[in-house]
Amino acid sequence: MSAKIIVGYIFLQEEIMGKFTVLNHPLIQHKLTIIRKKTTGTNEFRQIVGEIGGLMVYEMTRDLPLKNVEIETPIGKTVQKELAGKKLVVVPILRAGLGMVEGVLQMIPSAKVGHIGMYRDEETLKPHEYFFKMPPEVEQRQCIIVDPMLATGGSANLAIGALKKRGVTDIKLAVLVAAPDGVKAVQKENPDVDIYAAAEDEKLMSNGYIFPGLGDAGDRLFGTK
Ligand SMILES: O=P(O)(O)OC[C@H]1O[C@H](OP(=O)(O)OP(=O)(O)O)[C@H](O)[C@@H]1O
Ligand SMILES: O=c1cc[nH]c(=O)[nH]1
Ligand SMILES: [Mg+2]
Repeated sequence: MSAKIIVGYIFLQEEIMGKFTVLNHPLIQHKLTIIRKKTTGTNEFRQIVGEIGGLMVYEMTRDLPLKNVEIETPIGKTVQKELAGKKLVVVPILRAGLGMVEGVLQMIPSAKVGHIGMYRDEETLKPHEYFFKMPPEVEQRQCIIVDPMLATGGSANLAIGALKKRGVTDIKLAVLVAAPDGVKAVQKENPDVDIYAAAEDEKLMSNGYIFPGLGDAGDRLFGTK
């Protein structure tokens, strides 16, 4: 294969696979280490999951389009920037995704919130949808799905599919900890969805937990175990 064909092939692969970005800002990494510790209690865990959610969305929205607007300050008229383009919807996958919402809304207070309820069967690891509620005209908005854990990728793919069925075309996924299997599964089934993570961990264990991970995110957030 000539170099040109190889480069073309890699480019094509990247396009087909979708984009995966690890947001390794030092503040994000530091906070993630705190919530990984088994000694971190519910209160601190919940607060920091929200904080990381906010920092991640701050990084993810760097490329939001701006437009010029004429305004008047107390001193006089001026042309300044404001956000243009699609409005955002934050979509937590219940339960654990709820932990990231507050932090995201601190960055984007005008964002709407849609909810998708999903749980993983502990035996089969297959996800089951039990709730779906979106704001009106969701298909005209950009949806940012938030969930702390991307393990097999089953829940994320089901959530993305549920949004696409309702006509949503602009979707991003933000997770705290991603397993390589989950990243691959979403890239394969939904190559148009960009994935952002605070970390990509070593592996997915046979019981469905991510190693080293942070344990069961939902249970740690809500104190249910
Ligand atoms: O990538 P997957 O293999 O689908 O696993 C990831 C899912 O598992 C967890 O939810 P869980 O089913 O524990 O529900 P919970 O948030 O109510 O605890 C997590 O919050 C994800 O939604
Ligand atoms: O490690 C994992 C995997 C899935 N869900 C969690 O909460 N933790
Ligand atoms: Mg759980």
